[in-house]
Amino acid sequence: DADFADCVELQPELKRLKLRKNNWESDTFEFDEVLTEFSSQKRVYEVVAKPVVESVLEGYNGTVMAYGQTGTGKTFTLGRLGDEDTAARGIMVRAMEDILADITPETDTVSLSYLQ
Ligand SMILES: Nc1ncnc2c1ncn2[C@@H]1O[C@H](COP(=O)(O)OP(=O)(O)OP(=O)(O)O)[C@@H](O)[C@H]1O
Repeated sequence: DADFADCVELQPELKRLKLRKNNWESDTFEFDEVLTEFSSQKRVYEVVAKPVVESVLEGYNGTVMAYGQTGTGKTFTLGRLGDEDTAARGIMVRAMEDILADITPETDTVSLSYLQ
C-alpha cells in the first residue's frame, strides 16, 4: 500500500537488515550474510550449506537447519528437487551432489535419513 513504508529493509550488499520503527528511528543489524527474495538457490547453497558440506567431507559433523514461520520457504529452500529446472534445486540435492562427487564409492558409505 502506497501509504505504508516497509518496516524491514534488506541491504544484502552491506550484509545488513534495517528495522524501521517510524519515519525517523531505525535499528540496523549486521549478519554474516543477508539473502533476499531475489537470491538464487545456488547462492543460498553456496553461502549457507557449501561450507558445511566441505567440513563434513573433511570429517567434521555438520548441521543446516531451516527455522521460520509457516510459508516462509523452508521446504522450497531445502527440499526442492529441481526436476524440470536444475537452477531450482534446493540445499539437500546440491549437498548430495557435492558429497557423492567427492566420495570414493569403493570404500566410502553414505547413509541418508530425512525428517520434516
Ligand atoms: N525463494 C523462493 N522463491 C520463490 N518462491 C518461493 C521461495 N521460497 C518459497 N517460495 C514459495 O512460497 C510458498 C511457501 O514455501 P514453503 O512451502 O517452502 O514454506 P515452508 O516454510 O516450508 O512452509 P511450512 O512451514 O508451512 O511447511 C511456496 O508456494 C513456495 O513455492
